[in-house]
Formats: sequence, structure tokens, C-alpha cells
Amino acid sequence: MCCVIGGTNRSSEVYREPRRLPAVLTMMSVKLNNNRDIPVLGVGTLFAKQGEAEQLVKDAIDIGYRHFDTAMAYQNEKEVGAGVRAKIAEGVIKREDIFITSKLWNTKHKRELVVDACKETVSKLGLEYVDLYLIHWPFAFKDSEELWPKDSDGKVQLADDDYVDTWKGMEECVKLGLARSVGISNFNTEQINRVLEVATIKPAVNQVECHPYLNQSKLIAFCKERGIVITAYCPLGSPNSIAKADFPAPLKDPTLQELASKYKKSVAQIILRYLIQHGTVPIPKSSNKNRLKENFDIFDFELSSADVAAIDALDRNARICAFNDGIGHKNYPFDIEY
Ligand SMILES: NC(=O)C1=CN([C@@H]2O[C@H](COP(=O)(O)OP(=O)(O)OC[C@H]3O[C@@H](n4cnc5c(N)ncnc54)[C@H](OP(=O)(O)O)[C@@H]3O)[C@@H](O)[C@H]2O)C=CC1
Ligand SMILES: O=C1CO[C@H](CO)[C@@H](O)[C@@H]1O
Repeated sequence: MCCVIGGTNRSSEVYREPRRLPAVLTMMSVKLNNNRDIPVLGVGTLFAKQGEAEQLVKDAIDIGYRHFDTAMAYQNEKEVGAGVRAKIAEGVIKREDIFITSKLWNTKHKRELVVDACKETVSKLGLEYVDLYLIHWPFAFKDSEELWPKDSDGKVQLADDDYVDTWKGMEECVKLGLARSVGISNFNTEQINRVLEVATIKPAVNQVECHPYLNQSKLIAFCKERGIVITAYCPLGSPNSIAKADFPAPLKDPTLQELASKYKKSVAQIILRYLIQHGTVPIPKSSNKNRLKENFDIFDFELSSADVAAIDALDRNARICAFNDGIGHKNYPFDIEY
């Protein structure tokens, strides 16, 4: 994996002012283990529906973003695809300029369902292929047309399909040209090892929750050793989104606020820059054009190693997306440390 951010040899003691790097006009990227590139910053689309998702994608492309994250479960693949196709039709971008990630939902884990689920995603996007297709979670739900199949008590119906079989279906998606790369999401180290044991195509990415309060340093190191890139979801702590009201908000953190003043950047920009300097690929969601611009404006400065260490010290194992419906399943990923 090669992260092309930064690149000078100056030690943190040498400079006293926040370092300003030349502005870049094109999106930088990280190399995946199949030699394809993933743009180092993406846009999440969770809870962006109907007109909102299409407009978000169009605004983001105009700003310079080239990487979008969606999922079958977000029910907005059509709108995300429509936004990209509109910009291709306008001549602003070509298909190959854009990196689209989507995800196989828990109801489609049976090996024989994977290719059809991917075909449906590709058809909804209307973009011929997805750049990256992920197993959204390591545990399965009952095979169903509903996203959240429930029993008579209102409990989500889990199933014991093994993600190792699901992985074989994911590899088929690559062989059929439906997905350029495949990966996993919310997998722990034991689960990653099991996939690697059977894989003829290795997972390129593990998409996990990652922000200053859950910095995933051990999982990042583990994945790096195995050539797997970490995509960082909920990078801003998911304010107003998945995080419960009492979740400690990284955007309000005093240390991060001090760093924001020091670098003359916003807290969100400090966090995104921090995640990129750790070699991860953050995918902040915003439906607001000004905040999309703000989140993109992170390529003209670099945090010193001392400041990165200060942010590392904020880690407190605070998980937003614990997915309680999966607790008790043998493949629930958060029963071990990482
Ligand atoms: N694989 C998985 O299991 C999961 C994947 N994801 C993916 O990761 C993406 C990101 O995670 P998400 O939960 O959306 O959380 P984020 O940490 O990206 O936070 C998104 C929230 O932050 C607000 N926001 C965005 N930019 C700023 C800013 N500069 N200042 C202040 N507030 C800001 C947004 O509001 P507004 O829109 O009004 O700007 C939105 O409410 C998702 O959209 C999804 O694509 C998320 C969860 C699980
Ligand atoms: O990507 C995701 C967003 O949130 C969902 C829960 O509401 C999760 O299922 C999922 O991981």
C-alpha cells in the first residue's frame, strides 16, 4: 500500500508554523493490493435518500470528489448512480474517473445469492460495474426480500451462513466483471484471517468505524501487514446521524478544537487529515455543499507527528455502530478486542 500524502523528510521539531503544502487539483489515491487506486477521501451517503443523494453526488463531483460510498441497505443506489451519470452526461467526468463502493447486505450472504445481489446493485447504479463491493457485515440475516426480516416478536432473524462461502460469491463478482475489487466491512482479525485462508482474490479493503475516539490503531496495523486498506466510516463521529445523543462528540473535543485553531482549520478537517495521515480512507457524509467543500479542503496542510500523537491519545474505544441486532450471533465481530 502506498499513501502519496506528505512526502518531506522534515522532522516535527524543525518547523514552528503549521505546515502548508501546495494545494492539489486532483484527488490523491491509495494503492490497493490489486494495483488499483482508491481515492484517499470519499463521500458517505447513509441516510441521503431521494433527491438528496443525487444532488449530494453532483455537488461533490463539482467540488472534486471522485469516490462515493453506498450500499444496498442505504436504498439510494439509484440516486447515487443518477448523480454520477448526470455528471458523465455533462462531460465533467468519465466513468473511469469515479470510484463507487457498494455493499452486499446481510440477507444475501448465501453464496448463490451474491452475484444476483451485485447485479442488482450495478443495475440500480447504471454504471456497468462497481469499483469495490464489500460484505457489509460478517453475520447473516435470513434470506429475505426485506432488509430487516423480523420474527413475530419483532426480533431480526439471523442466519448461520458462513462469510467464507459468501466470499466465494464475491470472487465470482470480480470474475464476471461486476466488481473491480472486493472487500469486507466490520470484520475482526480472526474473521479476516479466515477469509485470507480461502481467498484466491484477497480482500482489498476492510471498511470499519474509525475516528479519534475509536482510532483502530491495532486493526490498521494488522490490515496493513496483510495489504488491506482501511476505509474509515463515521469519521466525524456521525453527529446527527447514527451516534446516540450521549455519544462523546469528537467534533466538540477540546484538544481537537485547539489543533483546529493552531492549523487554522475546522475540527472536521483536523480529523479527516489525521485519518489520512494514518493511511486510512475516510468517507465523511454531508448533504450540505459548504460542508462538502470544507471536508475536501484538507490537502494543503499536514499535522506534525507530535499532533498526530496527541490525537492518538484521545482514543477511548467508543463505538457508535455496534449493530446490537447481531449480538449473540457466532459471527458478531465485536466480541474480541479487534
Ligand atoms: N460499513 C458500515 O457498516 C458503515 C458505513 N458507513 C458509511 O460511512 C459514511 C460516514 O458515516 P456517517 O455515519 O455518515 O458519519 P460521519 O462521521 O460521516 O458524519 C456525518 C454527519 O456529520 C455531518 N457533517 C459532515 N461534515 C461536517 C462538518 N464538516 N462539520 C460538522 N458536521 C458535519 C453531516 O451532516 P450534513 O449532511 O448536514 O452535513 C452528517 O450528519 C456513511 O455515510 C456510510 O456511507 C456508515 C456507518 C456504517
Ligand atoms: O452501514 C450501515 C449504516 O447504518 C446501519 C444501521 O442503521 C448499519 O446497518 C450499517 O452498518
